Amino acid sequence: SQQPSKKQWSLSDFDIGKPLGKGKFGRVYLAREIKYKYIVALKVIFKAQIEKYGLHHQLRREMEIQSTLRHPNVLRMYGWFHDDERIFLILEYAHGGELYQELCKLGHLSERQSATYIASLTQALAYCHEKHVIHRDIKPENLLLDHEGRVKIADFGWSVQSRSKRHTMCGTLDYLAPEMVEKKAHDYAVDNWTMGVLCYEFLYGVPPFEAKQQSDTFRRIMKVDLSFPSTPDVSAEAKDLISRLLVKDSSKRLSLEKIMEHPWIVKNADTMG
Ligand SMILES: COc1ccc(C(=O)Nc2ccccc2)cc1NC(=O)CCSc1ncnc(N)c1Br
Repeated sequence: SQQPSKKQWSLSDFDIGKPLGKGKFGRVYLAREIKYKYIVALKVIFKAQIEKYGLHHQLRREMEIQSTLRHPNVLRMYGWFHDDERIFLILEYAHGGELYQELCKLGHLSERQSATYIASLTQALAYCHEKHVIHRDIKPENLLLDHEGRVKIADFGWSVQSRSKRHTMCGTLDYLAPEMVEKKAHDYAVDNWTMGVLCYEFLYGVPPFEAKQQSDTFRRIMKVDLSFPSTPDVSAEAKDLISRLLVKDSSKRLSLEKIMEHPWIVKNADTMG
C-alpha cells in the first residue's frame, strides 16, 4: 500500500504567537497551524549555529529518534521543515509550562505529586531505553506539564535558557552521575541516578549535592555525600528509594522496573494514565 505522502510543512502553514522560551540555537514560539487550528510549539534553529557547532548529524539523528518516540510522558515532535537559514521543529505544546516553575512557586512538592512524577518519568525512561535512547536530559528545566498536569520529558536538545533561569548557572552539574562527572563511558544507569536526584529535588526543593562552588558539587557527587534535611518532613520510604538510586556503583542502582515496584511509589503514585 502506498505510504501516505509526508506533508511538506512550511512557515505559511502557521500563525506565530508569543515566544515560549529561548535557547542557544534559537527561540520557541507558540504557533497555530492555520488549516486545522492546531496549537503547537514551533522551535526555530539557525542553520548557521548548527554548522558552527558541527551538530548537523546530531540534529538529524535526534529528528529520526524523536519522530519515532510516542509516549504520554515524552514531548512529541510532529514534524519539521526548513528554509534557507532556519530549521523549524513542530513540537507538541505543553499547556502547563515548565515543571521547574511549579517547583519554584511551591518550594517543594507533596509526596503524592513527587511519586506521580517519578513514576511517569520512570515509565518514559523505560520506553526510551527500549528504543535505545539513553540520557534524556531530565533535569527540571527539561520537564514540562500538559494541560492535565502530566509531566513531559521535553528534551531541549541543547541548553535552552528559558525565562525561569536557575539561580545557579552551575545547576547543570547537579544532575551528572559520578561516571559522567569522571567522563567514563556511561550507560543506561545514568538515568537511574538522575531519577534519584530529581526525586530528592521534588521533595526538598533543592538538588542533593548542591554547593556554592562547582568543585564542591563535584566532590559531593563523587563521595555520594547524601544527607536529608529534617524539614520538610519526608517519609522513610521516600528516603529509602532515593538512597537506592544515588549509588556510586551504577550496577547497584535500583532498576527502572524496581522503581515502579518500590513501596513508596506503589503507595503514593497516581499512575492512572
Ligand atoms: C521533543 O522536543 C524537542 C526535540 C528536539 C529539540 C531540539 O532542539 N533538538 C536539537 C537542537 C539542536 C541540536 C540537536 C538537537 C527540542 C525539543 N523540545 C524543546 O525545545 C522544548 C521547547 S519549549 C516548550 N515546548 C512545548 N511547550 C512548551 N510550553 C514549551 Br516552554
